[in-house]
Amino acid sequence: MPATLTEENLSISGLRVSIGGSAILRGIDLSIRPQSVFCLMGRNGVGKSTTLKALTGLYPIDSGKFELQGVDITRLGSADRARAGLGYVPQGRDIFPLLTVEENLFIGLNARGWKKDPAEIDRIFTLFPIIKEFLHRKGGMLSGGQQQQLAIGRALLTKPKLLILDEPTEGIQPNIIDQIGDAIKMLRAEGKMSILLVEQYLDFCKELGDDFAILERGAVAASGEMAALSDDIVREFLTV
Ligand SMILES: Nc1ncnc2c1ncn2[C@@H]1O[C@H](COP(=O)(O)OP(=O)(O)OP(=O)(O)O)[C@@H](O)[C@H]1O
Repeated sequence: MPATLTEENLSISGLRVSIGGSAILRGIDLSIRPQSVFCLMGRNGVGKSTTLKALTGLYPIDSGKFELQGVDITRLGSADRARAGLGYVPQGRDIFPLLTVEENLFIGLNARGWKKDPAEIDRIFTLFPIIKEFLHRKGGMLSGGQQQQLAIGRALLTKPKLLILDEPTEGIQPNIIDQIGDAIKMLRAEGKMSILLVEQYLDFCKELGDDFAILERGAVAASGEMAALSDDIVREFLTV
């Protein structure tokens, strides 16, 4: 299907998801601008990860529509959504502990029969030098932060139009959080993709995000440009 001209990288409209008969997402609308970093925020259990899993095709939806750069991807399976341009780094990162860093890095490409692009691989080594340095170590030997970098590198190799990160800073030491933040800034500056960041670390969102939406009980409670994220909104919807 040809892409239509659109001002959006991603649009989610009217997303409803139920799990075990309970309504978890109750009609979510989100719009992500091209070449932007969008932060999806909210307290524990409000539906952030469920939104990402519905978007990537891992959870079935009751209703709603996903458009990636004007192309309707709602009816595609997970693998075809990845092919269409969704690069997903799940919470917990899903690194295979007994495979080497190199095997982990290329597993997605190999499984899909996609070619390796040497320029892209070099770019990932530049973004995250630790991947190159530890290429022949087992994935399970890396620290949590290093695994996060590897998982982001793996997603980038698929050249996504939208890179989706679920809590990349969770349980990670500050210096690696800084490196991941720098990588996100560099990716945005390159202008090839937008980034959808689910994150509870407020300062990280404020520093990197162009726009935000806050979920509360499966619905969007507040949204706008990051500059408009006021202390009142933070107190009402984010402070625990
Ligand atoms: N597979 C599942 N089975 C049962 N309940 C689920 C499942 N996935 C999500 N839920 C429920 O849906 C709600 C939203 O969960 P979700 O993981 O999307 O929240 P979240 O905002 O990402 O929070 P967290 O920051 O804790 O990950 C929660 O009440 C959760 O218990």
